Amino acid sequence: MKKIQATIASRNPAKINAVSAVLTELGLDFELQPKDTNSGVSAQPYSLEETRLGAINRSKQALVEGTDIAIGLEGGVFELEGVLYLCNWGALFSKEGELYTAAGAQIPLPANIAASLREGEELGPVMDDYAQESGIRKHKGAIGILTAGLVNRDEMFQHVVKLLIGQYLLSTD
Ligand SMILES: O=P(O)(O)OP(=O)(O)OP(=O)(O)OC[C@H]1O[C@@H](n2cnc3c(O)ncnc32)[C@H](O)[C@@H]1O
Ligand SMILES: [Mg+2]
Repeated sequence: MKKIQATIASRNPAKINAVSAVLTELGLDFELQPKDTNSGVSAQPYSLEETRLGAINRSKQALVEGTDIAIGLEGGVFELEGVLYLCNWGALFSKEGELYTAAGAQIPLPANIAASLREGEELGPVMDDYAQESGIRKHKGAIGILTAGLVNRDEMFQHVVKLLIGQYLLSTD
């Protein structure tokens, strides 16, 4: 089988590692290139719609000459019955012009973190402050902190990537 040329629309290691781990686990022969993209939405997406759109915009931009599949992953938050939830979306855009989308884990944010976000702060720095660590968004993520390390951000994104690649492989069967 021909080597799959994949791009991931971010330089965040949590996202790069997630795609790399899934393609490796599937035993696929691949080359993965990180690509800087503009999500086209706010730095802190504030609804399911905006988070999903960020993932889609990233995947479309990451599909360059020679790419077979381009993956965009986006983290965001949304309000549900007075609770602010973390959400995660992914999109895969193929060279055939097909778009696949999928969502990942959603988990409520503690009230004090939610309050900072409602004031316009971004989750990344707010989480670092909360946990007294730095660069949380690049590894364990908010979800790692909020689950006592049971589910880290790259692992959570692996699930999203599987949902995307699974749909793609089904369509190319
Ligand atoms: O470099 P990029 O790919 O943009 O990676 P990012 O960490 O900024 O991730 P997103 O843009 O997808 O996430 C949107 C915002 O939410 C923050 N964020 C999302 N999920 C997070 C998580 O699990 N832990 C910490 N911050 C998170 C992130 O820092 C951004 O401010
Ligand atoms: Mg970002």
